Amino acid sequence: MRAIKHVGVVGAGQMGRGITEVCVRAGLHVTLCDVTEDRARAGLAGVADSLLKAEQRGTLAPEERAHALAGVSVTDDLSRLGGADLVIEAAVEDERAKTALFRHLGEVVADPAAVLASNTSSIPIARLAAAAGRPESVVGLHFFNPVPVMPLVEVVPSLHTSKATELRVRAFAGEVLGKRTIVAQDRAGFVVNSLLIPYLLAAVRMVGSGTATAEDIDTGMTAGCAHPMGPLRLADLIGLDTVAAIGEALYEEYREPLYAPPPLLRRMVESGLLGRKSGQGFFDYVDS
Ligand SMILES: NC(=O)c1ccc[n+]([C@@H]2O[C@H](COP(=O)([O-])OP(=O)(O)OC[C@H]3O[C@@H](n4cnc5c(N)ncnc54)[C@H](O)[C@@H]3O)[C@@H](O)[C@H]2O)c1
Repeated sequence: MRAIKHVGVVGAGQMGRGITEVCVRAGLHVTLCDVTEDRARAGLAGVADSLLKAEQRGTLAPEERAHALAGVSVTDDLSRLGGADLVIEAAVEDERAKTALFRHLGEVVADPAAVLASNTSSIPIARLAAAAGRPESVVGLHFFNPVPVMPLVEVVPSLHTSKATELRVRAFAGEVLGKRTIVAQDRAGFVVNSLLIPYLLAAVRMVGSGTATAEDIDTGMTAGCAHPMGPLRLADLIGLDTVAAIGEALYEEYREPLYAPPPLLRRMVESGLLGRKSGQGFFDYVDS
């Protein structure tokens, strides 16, 4: 089986940018695809910005930055990913959109041994695998935000994923990208979100019921439990739309009320208050 050299990344949002950055810093070529060329270019600009900050911090040499940037090309045409050895889908957390994408990827990615991976936080890999029509080479590869900083990747084989695919992506994430991997079964939320999301939603419910302010809830968990970040800042960082979507998917899977997004979270998402990426969530990021 040939080495993974060319990676397709679908979705140039916060996760797609981070995944692109770690891949090009590992010397791979990345084709970054979004629904419009403008969005894909905005993704590339985000990667360039992050690489420049790494250089300014002294963690990346100028020639390494130039080399990494030269490794990215952008497109709005999914068929440009046809020659990829691995495609990592990091588009919006919407089952219909992802299913359509995997159907399309199953058609355009030429090498039958190429791996089609999803960064989904909650959608069953089995459904994406069925849409792609080559379930043995479809797997979950769940990165954490911000991708260049967070060491973990959850590897999620479906019931049809071949052992070869699972081992190949584990080796890729571990040895090529330098991440720590854990393997989780194909259940909504995998390991980390099944534990994390009910906690974040409980914090949102506390704000909604007036138990304490967002600031005090976060201080409670940072100063009282030594968490590096409080639950509401973390929800803002993940994106409130993404938190709500993961909660919906977990609720759909388990029917447990603790997973249901509370009304305050739904209203904030409907009002465009999405957290850090929109400039406002439980906290204000306009000047940061
Ligand atoms: N935000 C997190 O902390 C986090 C962590 C782990 C996994 N994830 C998962 O990663 C995925 C992306 O999350 P994000 O936070 O980067 O979202 P985001 O909203 O920042 O970016 C999503 C991007 O996907 C693009 N997109 C939508 N439909 C597309 C299509 N058909 N083809 C190509 N691009 C398309 C959008 O234009 C947008 O640029 C989701 O599945 C999410 O659940 C997110």
